[in-house]
Amino acid sequence: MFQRYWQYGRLRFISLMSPHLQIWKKKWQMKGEQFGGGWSRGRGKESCFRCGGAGHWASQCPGRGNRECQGRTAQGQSQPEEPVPPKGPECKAPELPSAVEPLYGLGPSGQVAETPLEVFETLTRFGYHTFRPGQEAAIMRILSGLSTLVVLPTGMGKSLCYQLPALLYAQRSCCITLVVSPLLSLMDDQVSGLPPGLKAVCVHSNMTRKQRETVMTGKVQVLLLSPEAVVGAGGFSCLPPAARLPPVAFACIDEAHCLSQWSHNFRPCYLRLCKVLRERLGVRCFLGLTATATCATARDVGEHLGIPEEAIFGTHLAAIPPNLHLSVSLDRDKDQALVSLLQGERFRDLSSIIVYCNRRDETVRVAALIRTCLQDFPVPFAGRLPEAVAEAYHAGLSASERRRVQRAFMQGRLRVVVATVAFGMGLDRPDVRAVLHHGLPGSIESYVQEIGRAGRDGLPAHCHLFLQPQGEDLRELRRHIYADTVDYLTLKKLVQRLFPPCTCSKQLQQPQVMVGGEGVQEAGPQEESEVPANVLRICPGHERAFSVQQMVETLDMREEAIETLLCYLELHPRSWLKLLAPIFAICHLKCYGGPPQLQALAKRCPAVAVGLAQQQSAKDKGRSSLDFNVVELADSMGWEAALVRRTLNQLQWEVTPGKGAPRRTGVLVEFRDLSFHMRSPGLTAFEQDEICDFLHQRIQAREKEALAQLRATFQAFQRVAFPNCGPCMEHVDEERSDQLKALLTRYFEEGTAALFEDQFREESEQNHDFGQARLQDWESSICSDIRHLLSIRQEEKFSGRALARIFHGIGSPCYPAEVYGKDRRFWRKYLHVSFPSLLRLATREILAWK
Ligand SMILES: Nc1ncnc2c1ncn2[C@@H]1O[C@H](COP(=O)(O)OP(=O)(O)OP(=O)(O)O)[C@@H](O)[C@H]1O
Repeated sequence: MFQRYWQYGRLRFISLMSPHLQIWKKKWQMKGEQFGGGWSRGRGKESCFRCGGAGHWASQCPGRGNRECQGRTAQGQSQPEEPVPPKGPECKAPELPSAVEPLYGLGPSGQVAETPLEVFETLTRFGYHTFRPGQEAAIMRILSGLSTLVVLPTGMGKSLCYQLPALLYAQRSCCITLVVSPLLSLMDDQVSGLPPGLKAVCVHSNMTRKQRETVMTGKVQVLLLSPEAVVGAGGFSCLPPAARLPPVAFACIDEAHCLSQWSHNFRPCYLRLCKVLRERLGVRCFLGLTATATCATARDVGEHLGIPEEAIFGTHLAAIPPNLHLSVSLDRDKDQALVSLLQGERFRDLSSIIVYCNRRDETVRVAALIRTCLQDFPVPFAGRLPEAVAEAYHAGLSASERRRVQRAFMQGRLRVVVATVAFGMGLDRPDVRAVLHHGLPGSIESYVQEIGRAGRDGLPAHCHLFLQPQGEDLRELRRHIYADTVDYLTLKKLVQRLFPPCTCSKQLQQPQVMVGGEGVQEAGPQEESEVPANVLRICPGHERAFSVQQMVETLDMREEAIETLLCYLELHPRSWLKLLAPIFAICHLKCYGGPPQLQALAKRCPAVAVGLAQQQSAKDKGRSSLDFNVVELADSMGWEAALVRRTLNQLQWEVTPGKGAPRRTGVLVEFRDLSFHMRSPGLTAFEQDEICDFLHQRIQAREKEALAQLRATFQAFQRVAFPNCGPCMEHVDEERSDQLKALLTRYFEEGTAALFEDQFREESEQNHDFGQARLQDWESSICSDIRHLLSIRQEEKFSGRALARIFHGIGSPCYPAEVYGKDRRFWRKYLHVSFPSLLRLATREILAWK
């Protein structure tokens, strides 16, 4: 396909070449060095297609390692070629800033030095007399250039672990410390809470370029960034180029558990964070900070940071503070139980309460319920009655509404916030007196983090969790797990787009397969059966861009879910692709001078010529505008997309020597359509299947693990639960509270498997779909509803998964909750039937329907 495009484009292009073009070629030969590549090289008949030199063919070009050369190997080469040596083209990495040497050397056996006096002096300068547990060891490791992970409970002084080394490094040489933080509010807190002598700025994507440049001009020791700003997600990289930054002493990753646990489909940029920091900024030393990590999570994060287990410091949040009193009850009517509990002696007089719910609409309903039932029992705060009893808070509210609710709660004007998990991260109110869970939390980590928002002042605080005895909560939470799983067919569609076969294969004698220009891989036994032993795949990778919107619609997957899969492929040992910064890939070129202007442009600008040539409708001589994918076009020409974009942009201006400022040419060039941007090789169908299998297995494993963990969480709470909330209304049972605390502690130390394995295995064998109805009882009704839905929505091409999602009330980009949720005949109707069963039935019915 590409070959055909290229040949067609090339023919058209040659036919459009004119004397002007010859002049243009000469000019570009001169500019070649400045712009890097393009047509700057001589292309005599016997010259190398890549470097223009004589005496060798492109395949033996000594400059094959050069980036500009790579695109040309891709396709459409009309020159005859010799077999290619097995060594692949190497990407010339951008120059990294020089590394910052550690402040202190290591001892002969690699041990960290004794803490020197200047460290203690700096501690005193910061206003502290002694180190808290874990601080000194972590600080000394960072000052010795060793990556470290610190796991300490909230409020134990993790920030000092980056603040003190940042200051000492900056005092010795001109360098900077990067702090990556997940929330803007957390960054602001960090900046305002810095000790004397340390200056920091935040750089985030909400800032204009000018603001970013302004803050960068001030001399600072610490730069705070969001992970998206580092990785360049959403098309806006805020990270200044390495050349414009001072060398990085070390990178601190706050809330480092995000690297492991939350990254899947939540913030995929966390998956790539360390890689980007290493590759783009040459970071060698990492400091991870977290308050929420089991031993297993800590080990996993450690792997991302490249640190051994012995470099993990602190306690693993094993201890739930003694001032928290915990209880759990099994209640059929959770609403009634909640109201009774709030009216009981234990909670009646508490002035600041957070109630966590699993669904947004539930927060609104429960807030209304509390308002109605508790309006006659106002509780004063600081001698004043609160203005409001209860308000809802969730991510679906406007930012100003969320701010209003949070501020009212912080100032004591609101007694109860009924919220989803969106509330609380970075919440800085020490006197929250109670945290209630109106349903099973998503994980034990979430539970511990959420109850940890109560009683930070050390005074007694109460936490209660309502469970539904039949595991109805499990259904709700399982929905979130199924929301992000993907069919094999969808994966195949994705993989086919990412790695379309290309023409870069060469017949050679070596039994090696090289993919993506990332290195040479020995062909495995499977590959040998499919790819002849003497075939060398010499595809250096093609630059590609896929519209985010289009991908989301075609695959019916959220953008984050697609991005996560792309990250998996990049991080695979075989580096299947290399992600590049997102790009606006569709070029809209409009000539206000009409068709003659466009034709004239085509004669002097090869990108426009090829763009015209590649479009059938270009035959239409009357056109004055052109839309094309600039990355695709650049790849077909063997150019870098950045160069083509620059060339196109320049068409808008003309500079006449001696005539002052540049003038507009009447050409408008706009770039639209935010796109995933990457370099990926062309692969055979067999290799594509291999990738599909890898992704599918990974997704399946994740789904299985998430389901097992959910089930284990339910069982853990069930074990310490009272049969109803009655015994928890007047006072807390300290024995059960301690039992639950011990359970949580064991979980953080030993992980899910060690804690629940035997009982879990036994019970799951007996009752696989706990909390779900038997399929047989509902099968005929489900089938009839599926057929009904298919008949009234004949225009839709439903997949089995899409139908199962509708019956479980899971929205997706093509079947959004806002539209499908309105039809109560189907939406969430079979939440009580297991998702895999619904999926099977729906697929069967769709096939029968067709
Ligand atoms: N060595 C120390 N001696 C005394 N106080 C300290 C010491 N280190 C930190 N602190 C104080 O402990 C408090 C909490 O510190 P910090 O905010 O760094 O905690 P944290 O662990 O980062 O908490 P969070 O998880 O909420 O971000 C601060 O008021 C800080 O001044």
